[in-house]
Amino acid sequence: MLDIARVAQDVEAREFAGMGSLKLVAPAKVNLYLNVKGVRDDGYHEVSTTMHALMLHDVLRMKIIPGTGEAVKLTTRSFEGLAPLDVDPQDNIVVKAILKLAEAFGRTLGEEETMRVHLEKRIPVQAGLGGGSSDAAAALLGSAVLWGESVLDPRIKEVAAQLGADVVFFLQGGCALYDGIGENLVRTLKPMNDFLVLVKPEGGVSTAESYKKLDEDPQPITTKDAEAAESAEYAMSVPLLNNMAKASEQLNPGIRTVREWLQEQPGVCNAMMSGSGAAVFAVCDSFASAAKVATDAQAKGWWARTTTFGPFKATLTTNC
Ligand SMILES: C[C@@](CO)(OP(=O)(O)O)[C@H](O)COP(=O)(O)OP(=O)(O)OC[C@H]1O[C@@H](n2ccc(N)nc2=O)[C@H](O)[C@@H]1O
Ligand SMILES: Nc1ncnc2c1ncn2[C@@H]1O[C@H](COP(=O)(O)OP(=O)(O)O)[C@@H](O)[C@H]1O
Repeated sequence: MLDIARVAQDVEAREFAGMGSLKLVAPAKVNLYLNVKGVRDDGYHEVSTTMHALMLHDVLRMKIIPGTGEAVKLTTRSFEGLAPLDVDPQDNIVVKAILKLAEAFGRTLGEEETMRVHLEKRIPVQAGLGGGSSDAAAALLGSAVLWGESVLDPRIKEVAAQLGADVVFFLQGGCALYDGIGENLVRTLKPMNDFLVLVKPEGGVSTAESYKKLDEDPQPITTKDAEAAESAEYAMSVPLLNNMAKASEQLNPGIRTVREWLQEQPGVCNAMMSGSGAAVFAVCDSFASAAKVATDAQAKGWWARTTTFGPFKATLTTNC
């Protein structure tokens, strides 16, 4: 079975060999600080949040092929113990991103040209790690490059903000404080490079459901704590706070089990759920501690990975 998967993967990768193909990386994130406030008229919530990019990443391969009638032809493959992505191509945020940017740039896809994309998933879904949002940011950059546009074109950021609250962050990356619905950059912080472990219990959490649950029982963060988080200049000085944690733990009790287990493990400095969950991250004192915690978490049947914080963002790595 594994051999079959490897051969299939080679076939997909071979399709992108040679001139005119791009390889992009789409990093995951965690929220060091997430303060959800009131609801706006459009149903979105005002937030104040500090996000930090991680080394863990998805990979996108992109190229333009002669028109097949389809605007975008997307294939996906999941790696490292992740289930296949259960999202129809037309609902995949990568396809939505390309269609929206094509519209903004006045390009017609399908007849003369089709955007061919292969997405390799390593970031789990419904984890609060921003995988879909990061894939969308990478797809915007890749499309712009393939269409001969500048990656600094302001329409890219405008489209990013229309696709989802977190997409803009992945164009900036590193560590940064956002407000609005999460799309408005307040300022950047100096990133850290510590080791962490990501652990996800069985099942996920729908972001929309978690916001709804939080409305039933709001968990205000004190002004003092908010000020401490929002005035930090270094990622390492941001206090870990997330007022969605209770709502998400009610929706998926496995999150609490994972968090409490992580908090007891040797070498773990601090552990907290990321975003709306269901992944919990544990900042560790060394690579050895992080690796041991990840191995022990996997032995308990949870998805777990060791990774590092870093100055990463959605990035074009090679013209392959
Ligand atoms: C909670 C956070 C924290 O970073 O991340 P995740 O846990 O999803 O990674 C974000 O606010 C998620 O951002 P993102 O995942 O881009 O959300 P979107 O696709 O824009 O919205 C999904 C749904 O979440 C709700 N939503 C999202 C953002 C926001 N500020 N208020 C909301 O109420 C809305 O119900 C919306 O329909
Ligand atoms: N490229 C994609 N990768 C992951 N999820 C996607 C993608 N495109 C659409 N989705 C849908 O978007 C939802 C949210 O994306 P996800 O990566 O799970 O973000 P988060 O865990 O940060 O909330 C997924 O549950 C899935 O249904």
